[in-house]
Amino acid sequence: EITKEQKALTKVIVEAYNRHQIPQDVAKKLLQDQYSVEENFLLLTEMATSQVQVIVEFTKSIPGFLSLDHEDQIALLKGSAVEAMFLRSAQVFSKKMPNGHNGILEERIRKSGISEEFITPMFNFYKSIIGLHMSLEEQALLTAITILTPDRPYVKDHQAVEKLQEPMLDVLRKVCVLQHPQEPQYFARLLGRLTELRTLTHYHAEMLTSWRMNDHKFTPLLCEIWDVQ
Ligand SMILES: CC(C)c1onc(-c2c(Cl)cccc2Cl)c1COc1ccc(-c2ccc3c(C(=O)O)csc3c2)cc1
Repeated sequence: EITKEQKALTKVIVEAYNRHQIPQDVAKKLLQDQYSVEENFLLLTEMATSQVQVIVEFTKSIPGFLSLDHEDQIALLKGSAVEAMFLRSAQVFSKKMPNGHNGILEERIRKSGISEEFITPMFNFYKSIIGLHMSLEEQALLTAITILTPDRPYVKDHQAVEKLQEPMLDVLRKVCVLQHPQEPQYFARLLGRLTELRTLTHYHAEMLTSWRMNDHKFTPLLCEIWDVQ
C-alpha cells in the first residue's frame, strides 16, 4: 500500500498540476465569436503557447527535475510538450468545462487547417482518454511520467531520468489499484495511452509541416520547442 513518501510525492505533483493552468483570460478567448480557419489557428496558437509555459512551470516543480543535466532538461521538455498538451487538452474535453469550452475547443481544432487524416486519430485518442475517467492524481502523475520519459531524442543521462520516472510509475500503479479496484488492468490501460501518444507526436510533426506549407506562423516559444522556422 502507499507509503508516506509516495503520499508526499503525489501531493507535490497534484499541487503543481493544479497551480499551473492556462490563465482564465486566455482560456476565455475560446469563446470569441469568430470561427474562421485563420481565427481558430491564431487562437489555438495562443492556447498552445500559454500551455507550453504552464508545462514548463509544472515540470520545474517535479522533484529532482532541476537537478538533471540542463541540456537533458531541455530535451525532455521538447520531447514531451506535444504529449503533455494532448493530455491536458483531453482533460478539457472530459471535464464539463464551465460555459461549454469543450465543445468550442473541439470545433476550433476541427476547423484549424488540420487535415482529416490527423483529426481522426486525434479525436480517437481524446475519446479513449475521456473513457478512462481519470482522477486528478492520475492525470497529474501521468503527465509527470510522460515528461520524464528517458528515451526522448538527445537525452544523454537516461538513468538519471529513469530514477525520477520510476517512483512516479510505482505510485501511479498503487493509485490506480486504489481508485479503480474493479478494474485490475486500469494501470496497464493508462500506460497504453502513452504508447498511443507517441503516434500522435509523429502525426503532429506532419501537422506542423502542412501548416507551414500554408505559410502559418507560430510564436517564438513554439518555434523553439518544436524546432520550426
Ligand atoms: C499551434 C497550435 C495551432 C497547435 O498546434 N498543435 C496543437 C495541438 C493540438 Cl491541435 C491538439 C493537441 C496538442 C497540440 Cl500541441 C495546437 C493547439 O494546442 C493546444 C494546446 C492546449 C490547449 C488548451 C489546454 C488547456 C486549456 C484549458 C484549461 O486547462 O483549463 C482551457 S482551454 C485550454 C486549451 C488547446 C490547444
